[in-house]
Amino acid sequence: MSDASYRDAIFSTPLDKVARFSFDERVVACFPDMIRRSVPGYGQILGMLGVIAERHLRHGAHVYDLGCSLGAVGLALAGQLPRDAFSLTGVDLSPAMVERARQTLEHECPDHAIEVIEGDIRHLDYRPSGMIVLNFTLQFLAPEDRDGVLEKLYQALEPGGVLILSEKIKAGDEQDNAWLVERYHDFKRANGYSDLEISQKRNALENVLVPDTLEQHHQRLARVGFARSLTWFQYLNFASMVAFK
Ligand SMILES: C[S@@+](CC[C@H](N)C(=O)[O-])C[C@H]1O[C@@H](n2cnc3c(N)ncnc32)[C@H](O)[C@@H]1O
Ligand SMILES: O=C(O)C(=O)C[C@]1(C(=O)O)C=C[C@@H](O)C=C1
Repeated sequence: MSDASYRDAIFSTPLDKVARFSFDERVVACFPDMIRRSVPGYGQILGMLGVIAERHLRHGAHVYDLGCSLGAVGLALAGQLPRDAFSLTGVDLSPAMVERARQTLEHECPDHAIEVIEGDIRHLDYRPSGMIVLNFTLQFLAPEDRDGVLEKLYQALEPGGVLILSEKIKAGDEQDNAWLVERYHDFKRANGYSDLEISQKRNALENVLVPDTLEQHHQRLARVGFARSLTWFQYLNFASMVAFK
């Protein structure tokens, strides 16, 4: 992303009371740095979206990027696919994210048909689409809301359409999960985060980001109608799945 982004230092000083994590202006200002240093494989996942779209997206079809933040999915697709290959709607609940995403996309890919709307993906009227991307977004919805959203997305997808679901996950086995979480914290340390930053962010995300297991995800995808889903990427406790209608 070409826009100015600050280094993430949000949790670097001791806080009396760690507030719940939210996608406010402070997070927006450092988000590209935060997500690249916090999500293992983030860049690789984005890089594959265009490859998957080239294989599965009908020419000219519509794409949704749900929980688009600063529009990274739209940027990645626009960087790999010609202007007339797709139109895209990015949706985000955070006004600060939406404002910055619009600026960035207008500046970076003015010729692509990409719009960004402020909205809640739980209550949107979806139009027929060839591809729907949830890149680290479903994890922020209350668990009881997840089936309902995915049902709507299944209905919105055209036959042959694909859903991409990237998530922070937990392992079903407690010991395996502990190992993944410990190595994830090592990953963060290697990317310059201190123990204080790691533990304060962990507290801020408690009950805000609630991970499911891969099994829970695939069961949910099957429950809402997807005939086939598979995990195409995993790096520590972060994974990306694809589901086919
Ligand atoms: C981790 S970020 C997504 C990162 C982004 N997809 C990317 O690839 O760079 C999660 C985003 O989901 C948004 N979000 C959370 N709940 C939402 C909801 N119910 N409706 C729309 N957006 C939501 C947040 O505002 C945040 O920007
Ligand atoms: O930092 C963490 O612990 C994370 O889980 C990373 C994570 C995410 O997975 O969405 C959490 C919040 C920010 O949106 C960026 C990345």
